[in-house]
Amino acid sequence: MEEVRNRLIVALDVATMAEVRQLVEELGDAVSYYKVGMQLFYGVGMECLDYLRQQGKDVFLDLKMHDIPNTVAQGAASLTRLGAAMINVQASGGTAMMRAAAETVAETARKYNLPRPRLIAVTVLTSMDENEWATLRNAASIPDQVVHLAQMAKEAGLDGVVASPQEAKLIREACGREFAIVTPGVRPRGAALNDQSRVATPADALKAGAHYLVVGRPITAAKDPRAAALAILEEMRNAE
Ligand SMILES: O=c1ccn([C@@H]2O[C@H](COP(=O)(O)O)[C@@H](O)[C@H]2O)c(=O)[nH]1
Repeated sequence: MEEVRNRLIVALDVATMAEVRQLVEELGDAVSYYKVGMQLFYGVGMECLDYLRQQGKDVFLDLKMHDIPNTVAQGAASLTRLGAAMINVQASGGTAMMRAAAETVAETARKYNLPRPRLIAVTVLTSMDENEWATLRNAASIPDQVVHLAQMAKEAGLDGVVASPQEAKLIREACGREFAIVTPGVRPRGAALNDQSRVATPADALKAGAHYLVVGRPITAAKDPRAAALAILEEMRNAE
């Protein structure tokens, strides 16, 4: 299993490069992996990826693609060329879409002699609780749907899924040890939930089988982001 430091992904949900630079400098060598999402990528584009690469950091480019198979596959090909370590699609786009993306990512990496990014699928957003889930009129429960989408993603050739730590154990049982489970919805004991619903502590997420923990505001909005990250890393180490 990878070193704990490489399993904490800090979500850079900020709007400007000035904020990125400040956080990355403050966090220093404590953090080696960052998540770049819609706010930052749509706002500043490649500048954030170039900067993080210069700093020697890995990047999860979290754009959650969702469209017809050809469109997502071509989007995934373009993202593969950007050099992120991990990219993602929405599992609810279906098996054909996920398979097309997986094939195109592998082909593009081969063609341009690039490392193949991990391709993972978002299952059910961690902000969703049972009440909101009911409004979508899905017949399955949240855990059943998450496991079903994870099995579809595995069958389509993806490397893993994004899910709540609350479903990590079920996914691990259904999809095996090699299938990556990336969990947002991580909150140290006593931290504000913000808009998250299906949450767990860093220790509980790891014990349930999460491979990577995605943590944003508990670190980035902390008075001392480095101290907050170090406390989470310590909790992760003790949970192993
Ligand atoms: O189901 C999902 C999928 C993605 N996310 C993303 O993770 C981070 C979590 O940030 P916090 O500040 O720790 O809540 C954020 O960038 C989301 O876009 C998620 O939370 N849930």
